Amino acid sequence: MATQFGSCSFTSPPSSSSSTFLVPSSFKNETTLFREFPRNKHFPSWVSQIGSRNLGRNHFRLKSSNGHPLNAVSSHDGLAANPLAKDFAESEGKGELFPFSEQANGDCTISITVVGASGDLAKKKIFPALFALYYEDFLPKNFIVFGYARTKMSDDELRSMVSKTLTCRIDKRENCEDKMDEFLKRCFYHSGQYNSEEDFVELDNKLKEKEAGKVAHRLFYLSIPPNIFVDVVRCASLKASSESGWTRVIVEKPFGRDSESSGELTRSLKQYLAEDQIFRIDHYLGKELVENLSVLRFSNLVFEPLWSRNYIRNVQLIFSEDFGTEGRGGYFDNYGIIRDIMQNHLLQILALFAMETPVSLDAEDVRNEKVKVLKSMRPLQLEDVVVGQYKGHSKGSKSYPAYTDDPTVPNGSLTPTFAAAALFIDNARWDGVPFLMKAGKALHTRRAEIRVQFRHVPGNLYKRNFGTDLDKATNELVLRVQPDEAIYLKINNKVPGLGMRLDRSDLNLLYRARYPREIPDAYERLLLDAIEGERRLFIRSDELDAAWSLFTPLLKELEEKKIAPELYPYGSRGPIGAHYLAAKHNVRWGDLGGDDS
Ligand SMILES: NC(=O)C1=CN([C@@H]2O[C@H](COP(=O)(O)OP(=O)(O)OC[C@H]3O[C@@H](n4cnc5c(N)ncnc54)[C@H](OP(=O)(O)O)[C@@H]3O)[C@@H](O)[C@H]2O)C=CC1
Ligand SMILES: O=C1O[C@H](COP(=O)(O)O)[C@@H](O)[C@H](O)[C@H]1O
Repeated sequence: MATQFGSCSFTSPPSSSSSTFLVPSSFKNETTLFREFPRNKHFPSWVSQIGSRNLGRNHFRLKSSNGHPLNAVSSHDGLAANPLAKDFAESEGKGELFPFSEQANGDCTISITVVGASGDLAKKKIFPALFALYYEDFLPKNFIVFGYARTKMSDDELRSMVSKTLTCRIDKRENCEDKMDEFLKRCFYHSGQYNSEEDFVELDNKLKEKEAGKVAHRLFYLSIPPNIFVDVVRCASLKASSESGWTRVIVEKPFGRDSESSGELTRSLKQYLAEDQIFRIDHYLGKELVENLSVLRFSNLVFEPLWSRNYIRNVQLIFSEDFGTEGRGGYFDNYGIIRDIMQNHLLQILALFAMETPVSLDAEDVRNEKVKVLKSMRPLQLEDVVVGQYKGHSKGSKSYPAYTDDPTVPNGSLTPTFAAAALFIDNARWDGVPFLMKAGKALHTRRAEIRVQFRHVPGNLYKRNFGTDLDKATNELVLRVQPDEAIYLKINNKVPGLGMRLDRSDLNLLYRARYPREIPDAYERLLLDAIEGERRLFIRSDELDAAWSLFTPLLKELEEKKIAPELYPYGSRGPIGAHYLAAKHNVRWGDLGGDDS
């Protein structure tokens, strides 16, 4: 644990004078504040020396989760957007990142402001994730957490609200209660309007008081409805950005409803922020199995040679929830399942799955490859999509509501709560391979998985033993993202004994058996990365544009033509149309009808 600290050191300004000089009125462009490690170069020797000495909590952590130095800052938009930053990096940085004495002494602080602190996501995910990081000693020595929302609350009331959702989930230790108390003492609250600069001046004053003159980095988490993102960014940028350290903003989805609104949102945010200050979160990228996808692929010789149209018949990305939109119908009706899950979570997984090997694990190298894949994809056609909506259903004495029974959903709403789609990547690696996506609410199970179905074995010596249905004998690799994380490969195997009987077995890496510790929540990883300035798991604006370009024409057509969704009973396996869609592409959904459905 000893080297887990010190984001401060890698993410701080070289000197206060340079930061003042570079950024006059809005959030400070981070790129102005750092010297950057050259990509793919060796670190100065002191870096590894200090790392190997395990210096302790006031010193910095030397490697981020991708094995790179922390805060190897992007030059993607930041430098381009700010010529002063570029000059500085060229003249001063000489490509290296240096620690600064005040940080090495731990004399800096991180202030995390959760905007929308009274809301569902803040309570359910953000505060618990922050506490988990604290509990696991991943936060720097000096940090504070501010809640900000319109609801009137005292610090104690916020603490009481937050305490209800904190758990010592990992490796419960005896001092759990003490740790919670210590964490809660660092939580404060400020009530204000989202569009009031005066209220953000007050927040700034409170932050300064707690920061007590230290070099202060500020992270704002926008856990609010998207229509107020820009107001908050404007007020925070003008009135509450850090004067001595970096300022970053985590933006929750949805990032717009289509290409136009997403572009507009990005343009508005960029009036106040540089691209490298914006951390667009897609929490699926923080999930353990999604993070492991690249490890599996790029660090095992056995997979990469198979990873193409030559051996893979189809890829399936499946998301299902066994509950409806209860409580979120108002939000959901304006978006629907395609925008809520497919355009972001499933498409991000697809891009990671299908990208070429990046030059390095640097955030920009990885995101460059993802963008290339997204740009190689065919925009979705209506005939390659099936939409559904759940209807009410009774089972025994229990009855389940229809989507439109939700009082916040307009009568007769055509918003899909289920969709299946066939996507194609028109490049050399994936030409002709269907990537099937399926996402739905109120289905029979909660599950997220990636299924890779391989081609048939040519001239299979054992084909007589499989019977007529060769599809049943196809190898299938499954990455079960949740629940009960696992990676398993379906193989054909001889049943022991005399004679030659074959069956299907799983080579199974079941996480709970192999790694008997709780897996961190996605928000923990992503919050830590944002604090450390690691952008690899956040969405860059050009990725976002490419993702919207794929879905926008389809969404427009669905809405303009008022396509009625196929109704499916709450708790069922979804509309029949999804099977026809798969069959059209010679695919059988791996999660249905088989041995692990
Ligand atoms: N909840 C979830 O599971 C997930 C949420 N998200 C996204 O995270 C963000 C926050 O989600 P969630 O916490 O559920 O949202 P909430 O609807 O709970 O809103 C958060 C807070 O914002 C304020 N607020 C709500 N509506 C308005 C409004 N119309 N105008 C001004 N302020 C408003 C309220 O605080 P107050 O009244 O005190 O100011 C509320 O407590 C959203 O962008 C959502 O899409 C993403 C993934 C999952
Ligand atoms: O982003 C969203 O994700 C959740 C599902 O997240 P999970 O981590 O619980 O799988 C989904 O319920 C919600 O509709 C969507 O906005």
